[in-house]
Amino acid sequence: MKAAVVTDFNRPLEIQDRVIPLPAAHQVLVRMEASGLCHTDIHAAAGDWPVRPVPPFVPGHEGIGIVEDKGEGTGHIHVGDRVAIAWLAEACGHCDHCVSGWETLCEQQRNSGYSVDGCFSEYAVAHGDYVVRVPGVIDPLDAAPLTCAGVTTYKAVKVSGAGPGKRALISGIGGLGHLALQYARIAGAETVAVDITDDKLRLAHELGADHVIDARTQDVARQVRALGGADVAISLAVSNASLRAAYDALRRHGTLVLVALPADASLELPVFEHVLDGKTVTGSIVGTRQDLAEVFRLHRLGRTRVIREQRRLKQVNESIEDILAGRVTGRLVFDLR
Ligand SMILES: NC(=O)c1ccc[n+]([C@@H]2O[C@H](COP(=O)([O-])OP(=O)(O)OC[C@H]3O[C@@H](n4cnc5c(N)ncnc54)[C@H](O)[C@@H]3O)[C@@H](O)[C@H]2O)c1
Ligand SMILES: [Zn+2]
Ligand SMILES: [Zn+2]
Repeated sequence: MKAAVVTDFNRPLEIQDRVIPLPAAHQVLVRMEASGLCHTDIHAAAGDWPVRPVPPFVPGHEGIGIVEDKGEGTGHIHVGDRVAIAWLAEACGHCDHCVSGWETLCEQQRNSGYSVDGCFSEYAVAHGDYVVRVPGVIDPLDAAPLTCAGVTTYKAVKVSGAGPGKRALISGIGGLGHLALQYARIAGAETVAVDITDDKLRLAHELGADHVIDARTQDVARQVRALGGADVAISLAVSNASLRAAYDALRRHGTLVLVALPADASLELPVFEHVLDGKTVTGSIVGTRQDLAEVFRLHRLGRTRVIREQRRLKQVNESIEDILAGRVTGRLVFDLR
């Protein structure tokens, strides 16, 4: 099989021929159909986070494919099922986080395309308990972006408390942001979209954002405060400066949900203002298997639109360049069929 492999940080990925893996007990072998390119894969290939993956590794955690073989202990999955392989490759299943609906915080978790080989390949093995079934009517090229960009922002919107009567700032209308905007609207919030490229600002309008702000030319915090301030802000831009702007845009009692992970980012809190304004800053990491099932259900009902550009796996390096240069609108998805 062909796989795109990170052989060392900050080097182009190599397309290699690899042996198709055999599913061990509790594993399924998936013939990949589609795999989304998340900005996290770019961080992984650059090794720019405090916890680094160990090369050589195969990135990719928005993998959709068909189960072709399976090991023992996978009775609930059948050969021929279409499944999603997400960031949470597996968790321990018995710690307090796992048993209380917070498996995404399990300290024993392994992550697809980071600590275990991911989905930038024609086949992948995955833990049968952690793949999520994809409803048959969903196009695999749409299902891929939902598997990280979708579930992560769906969860972040839940965590934020966005709802009717609330004003939600979505900072960054990229792969994640274009879906966050839709989930915030589904939740009933008034939405403010922010980005720095014309295409993404246009997309925000098209997707029904109530207000659109160009961070290149406008003072985001001032503009949002002029509207009355944000009750919730969801930070999805790979930009350190955007974190400050999102925090400063909050109104009293507002909540900032940190999702994007720019390298070396930090946010210094002005304690006096933070206390007197009763603000909250929280983090949100992907979503559970149940959240992903809900995301697929919403999509099947026609409530969300996945904006995507499809390419071949051999275009992986130019694809990364294009994302970094802001030339991809929505999500870039590799068609692996
Ligand atoms: N917490 C999680 O669970 C989780 C999950 C997936 C991805 N992520 C992280 O989220 C981030 C975004 O991922 P993505 O795949 O959507 O990336 P992306 O590159 O598709 O989107 C980022 C967007 O931010 C915009 N942007 C850049 N600077 C900006 C600024 N100053 N103000 C407003 N917008 C700006 C870009 O134009 C782009 O549209 C990455 O750091 C990724 O690693 C986190
Ligand atoms: Zn991701
Ligand atoms: Zn656990």
